[in-house]
Amino acid sequence: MLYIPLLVPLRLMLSKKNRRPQSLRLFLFAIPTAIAAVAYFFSNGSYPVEHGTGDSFHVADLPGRGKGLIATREIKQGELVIQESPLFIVPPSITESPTALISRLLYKVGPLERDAFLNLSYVHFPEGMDPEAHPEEVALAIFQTNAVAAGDGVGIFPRMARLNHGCSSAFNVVYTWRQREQALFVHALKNIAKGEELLTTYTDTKRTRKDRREFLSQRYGFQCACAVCSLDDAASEASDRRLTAISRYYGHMALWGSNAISGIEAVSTINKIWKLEDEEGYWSERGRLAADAAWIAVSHSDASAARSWAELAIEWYTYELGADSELVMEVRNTAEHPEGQRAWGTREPLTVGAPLTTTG
Ligand SMILES: C[S@@+](CC[C@H](N)C(=O)[O-])C[C@H]1O[C@@H](n2cnc3c(N)ncnc32)[C@H](O)[C@@H]1O
Repeated sequence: MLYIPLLVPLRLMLSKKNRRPQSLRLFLFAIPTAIAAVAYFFSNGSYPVEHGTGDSFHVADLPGRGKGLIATREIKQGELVIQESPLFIVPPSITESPTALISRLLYKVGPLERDAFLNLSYVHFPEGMDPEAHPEEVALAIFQTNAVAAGDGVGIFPRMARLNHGCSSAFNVVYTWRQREQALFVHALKNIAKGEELLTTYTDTKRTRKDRREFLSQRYGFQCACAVCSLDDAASEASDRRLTAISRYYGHMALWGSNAISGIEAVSTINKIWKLEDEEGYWSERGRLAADAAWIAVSHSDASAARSWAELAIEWYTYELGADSELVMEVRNTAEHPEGQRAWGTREPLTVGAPLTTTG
């Protein structure tokens, strides 16, 4: 907690573009070209749009949160909001110091991209260290604050890096790395109204407000005040109870893998999770959940349940990952040919049960 007052002012100070250490710019790149400057001007100070996406939001300054993305029109559930190639990806194992690596990778990108990186916010800059005198440390802090998983490595995506965090029912977009396209895709998990902030989640938020806040303040340097964290105490405790139960049910459902519970119990547990998530408004990971149920049904030779769970998985994977994602194709195959799956009949025949919901 002592951490926060030190970090927040530092972050707010450094997220202002004109407060960026000048030596960082000079150190990391040759003077940006006039073309890049003109392009930057016309891109309204934000990173350029790729693949026709990006018309649905703009980058805004938000009190207490630095920058964030605000919807400029209604965004429909499942809509592709951002498709973005990485500025660079850091592989899982490296042979040089992280600061040297980040600086080297930054040399390789164009001036506009470098500028986009250097304008990102950061936290956890060593206390007492002068950013002007340590540009490599600033670059590393930017990387640590903004990098996300991209395949085996960790990548920087300056456009999606402006997404702020929300917990549980508060986040409305999800991102995923697609190996085939070598790009990050951000889809709307829910309908988003014009003027609403686009929020993703930085962590598994199926835990209590206290735990979430501790993690977010330590890792990202902010005290979460999203719609869920701002609930009054009674509502927050009810949310905590639901999230804890969801988490516990996930653990229980996993016992099916070691034969410790029956397929009927596993699918019934999935239905319980689904119901609790409806009450909580937590909609993420439902494609995976329904696909797991379809897998259990296939294993117990229950073709009818396998089809209905696979249909549900198609629907929710489509929202989160896109209709053309590999996982949608996989579960479509399950829906069409449950008997043709390699897990078919690997457990005793059982009627495991269909989804109790069919709605999105
Ligand atoms: C990946 S950046 C997100 C974009 C950032 N707001 C910016 O100005 O570029 C992560 C940082 O944003 C801020 N942030 C994200 N979500 C927040 C929230 N819900 N409340 C306050 N600050 C938040 C924190 O400072 C965090 O370290």
